[in-house]
Amino acid sequence: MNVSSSSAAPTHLNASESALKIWGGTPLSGHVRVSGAKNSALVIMAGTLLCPEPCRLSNVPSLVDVARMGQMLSALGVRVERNGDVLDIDASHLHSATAPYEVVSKLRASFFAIGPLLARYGSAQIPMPGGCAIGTRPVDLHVRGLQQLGAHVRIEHGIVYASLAGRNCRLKGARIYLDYPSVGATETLLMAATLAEGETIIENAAQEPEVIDLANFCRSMGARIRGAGTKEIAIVGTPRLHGTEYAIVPDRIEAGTLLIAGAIARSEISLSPVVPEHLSPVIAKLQEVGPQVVRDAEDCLRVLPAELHATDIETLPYPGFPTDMQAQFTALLALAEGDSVVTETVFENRMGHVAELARMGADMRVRGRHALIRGVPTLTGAPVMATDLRASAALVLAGLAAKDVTIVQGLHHLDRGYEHLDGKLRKLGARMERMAMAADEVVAAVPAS
Ligand SMILES: CC(=O)N[C@H]1[C@@H](OP(=O)(O)OP(=O)(O)OC[C@H]2O[C@@H](n3ccc(=O)[nH]c3=O)[C@H](O)[C@@H]2O)O[C@H](CO)[C@@H](O)[C@@H]1O
Ligand SMILES: C=C(OP(=O)(O)O)C(=O)O
Repeated sequence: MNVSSSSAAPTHLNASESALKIWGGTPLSGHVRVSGAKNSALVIMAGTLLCPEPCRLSNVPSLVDVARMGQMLSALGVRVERNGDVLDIDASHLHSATAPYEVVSKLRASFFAIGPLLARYGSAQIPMPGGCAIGTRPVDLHVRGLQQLGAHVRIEHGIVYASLAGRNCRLKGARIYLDYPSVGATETLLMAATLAEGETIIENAAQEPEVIDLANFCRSMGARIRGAGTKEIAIVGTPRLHGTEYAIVPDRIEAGTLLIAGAIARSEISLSPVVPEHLSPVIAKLQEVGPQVVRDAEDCLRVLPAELHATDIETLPYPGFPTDMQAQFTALLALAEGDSVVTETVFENRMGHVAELARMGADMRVRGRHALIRGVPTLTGAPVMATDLRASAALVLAGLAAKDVTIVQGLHHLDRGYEHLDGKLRKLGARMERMAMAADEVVAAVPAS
């Protein structure tokens, strides 16, 4: 059994830097590089558990979440080594199929290890990832799907125990209909099915680009998968997969966040690499609000400055408008002339940024699943608290446009999922710096430039 410590931790993060001070109103310009997709990297890291040979992943973003996933793999006995944006992962030997609670409780994606662990080793014990700031996020669809593939699954004392009937048993292919096109459940079942006996069909599957990326990664290890990116995915199981080298797709959510940075700062900026098709719903809505998005090259987008006008958005599974862009878009609509309605249908509690944006002078309130917004001409800087990952990005975006100083607290959310967002925005001309804040300073008003 082989264990080695993970060196996947991001290098730019400093635990003492707990708040971001932003001097708003500075125009942005120039070009910015988009990192690899967090949600692809995390699930593909889990996917390496399927493989008894070393895998090399490139374009892996440097994020707290990626470091945590590395810690979880290390705790199972996997060797994880980071060199720049490359992760070398060797899951040839495991000494445990039990994921540690300390990591799983902080990282939703670590639960996705259940499928590959079960398929390759015949058992997995993973703590329930639990609820979080954006909703209850149960795992019933993962569990039911694994049961349909022949696994015994029970939940006891907050731990999901999954196992196969006999020592040399494999999962058995099945036709699985998902009540909801859950991204995580689709990914769990897709991974599990790659090593099952026979064919698995996942109906009403999630169509997100990260599901396609995972399927491409599995295919590069020899898996037989058709239909990823459509509502029906077919997987023909194989007894063994082989090692591979794979590059993570660009992060469409980071790219969308940067497009909104340009739009909210009424500036022209360009970004690459991106897969423009992955951003279709975001670009369509942005253009409806005003700023036009030009394709400079196959993988490069430029956003042009424009007046902002109200619009309505509703989050939906892909190819609908992504819930992971809702908070950032809400920040933009705070400054769009007229009345907008933002409807969140994917998660039941993803409006934490609304009250914080209101502190900055936004005229918006939450009514059930909706944020009702009346655009204001200006926001004013204020101390604000991030409630979750995308809320933190929304507050940084609002700070770019606000008069005077905004102090965004709760940066651990931001660092979970954005590779050095503040550094990238600074490179575009934004004025912001990290500052240490003692507990008793949190939410103290500091509105002076
Ligand atoms: C690490 C990762 O990839 N995270 C993404 C993934 O999360 P995640 O995979 O958790 O999101 P899901 O698509 O599974 O969740 C969507 C909805 O389905 C519900 N649900 C899900 C599973 C289940 O077993 N039962 C159930 O009821 C959830 O509570 C939620 O209301 O997709 C979300 C939707 O695009 C994104 O916002 C997250 O950024
Ligand atoms: C909700 C998100 O991530 P996670 O599923 O890891 O919580 C997100 O990326 O916006």
